[in-house]
Amino acid sequence: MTNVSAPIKTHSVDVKLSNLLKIFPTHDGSEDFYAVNEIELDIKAGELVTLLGPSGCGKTTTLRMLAGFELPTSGSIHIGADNVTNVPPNKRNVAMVFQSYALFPHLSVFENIAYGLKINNVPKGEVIDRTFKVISLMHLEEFKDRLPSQLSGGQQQRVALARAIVTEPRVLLFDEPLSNLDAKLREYMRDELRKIQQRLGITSLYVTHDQTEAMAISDKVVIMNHGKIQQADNPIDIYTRPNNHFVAGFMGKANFLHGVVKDVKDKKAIINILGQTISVSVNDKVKLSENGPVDCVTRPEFWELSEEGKFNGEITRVIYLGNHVEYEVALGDETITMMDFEHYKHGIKQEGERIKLHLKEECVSLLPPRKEYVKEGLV
Ligand SMILES: Nc1ncnc2c1ncn2[C@@H]1O[C@H](COP(=O)(O)OP(=O)(O)OP(=O)(O)O)[C@@H](O)[C@H]1O
Repeated sequence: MTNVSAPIKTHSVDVKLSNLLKIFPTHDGSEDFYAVNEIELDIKAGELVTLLGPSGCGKTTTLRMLAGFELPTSGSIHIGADNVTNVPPNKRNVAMVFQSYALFPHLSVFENIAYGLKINNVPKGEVIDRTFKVISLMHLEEFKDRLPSQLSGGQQQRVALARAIVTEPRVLLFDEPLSNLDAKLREYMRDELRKIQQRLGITSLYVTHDQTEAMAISDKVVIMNHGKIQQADNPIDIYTRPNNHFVAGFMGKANFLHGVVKDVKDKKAIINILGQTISVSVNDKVKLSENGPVDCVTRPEFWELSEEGKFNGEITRVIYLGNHVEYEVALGDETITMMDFEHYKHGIKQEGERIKLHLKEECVSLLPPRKEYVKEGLV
């Protein structure tokens, strides 16, 4: 008899990418293209790590190297204690979930899920047992006899995930798995996927374009640009303590305001911005010198409309977004974007209105001024 209550076996292993480089030759042979440029990445056993960055930054190439579909130019890949750098994909014991689902159209849900076990010559009784366990885990019982064409996009993606899990892989790889789903289903599937991943404790690497998705599901977010890792941190630190302007600007909206350091004492810096003085916590991302320049990262939600606010501005644009209103505000020579979540209390402001703003100074983070960064080639 099928025992669907016994747990699905999982392996929890660390993954280590060391000095990983991938150079593609260009079509005209003129210059080599560094798609992934000497990256270092540790994924701890059971963690879900997301690669996030603009199109062409090297996310998929990194994922494909871990899967074994692409050989690195140099560097190494370890899964657990095994150096798998030159091991073929089918010997790595990793499974991948694709954006396109990649289900066999002529096989039923059950057969699709069982397929990977059958081709690995798993005994018939065990194939049935393991397939039913995963069908139960993924709540696919009522669909087990249907063809993929008789399922919605979300249901097909659940089958694709079931098919990956059933092989009991050491690592799960996700290549933008939710991109074909509409916004609501995408959110639902994102939460389901994270729950299953945590429940099974499978070490996972996940590629996405979507900042919110990355924050919602990840233990660690890795921001890439031009083949290099810009920052690898937990979602809170990525958002609140960005390493550079690129990370700050990629992870949500950021207003960069030029400031001058007036004083540094007890981990607090007094900074002049926009003709006013603010007090900000010092971080290790920037060396501060008295009267030296610094950039202040202020997120739109750090600004509040307040009669007691010390910043005077004029509204130059109003965008109503339901649960909040986004305003563009001219503050002297600078323009910032701010969000107002309390418009239902005090009404919506109009373009041209003069306002006073309060800045939540304790939230502001500091970066070296952008020019130095550009010179150092960091952005
Ligand atoms: N086989 C290949 N030959 C030549 N160049 C390639 C090859 N595969 C990828 N590239 C290039 O390497 C760079 C990184 O590609 P990759 O697919 O890793 O980016 P990505 O961050 O996943 O982008 P996207 O979000 O658009 O999928 C791109 O500029 C791409 O054109």
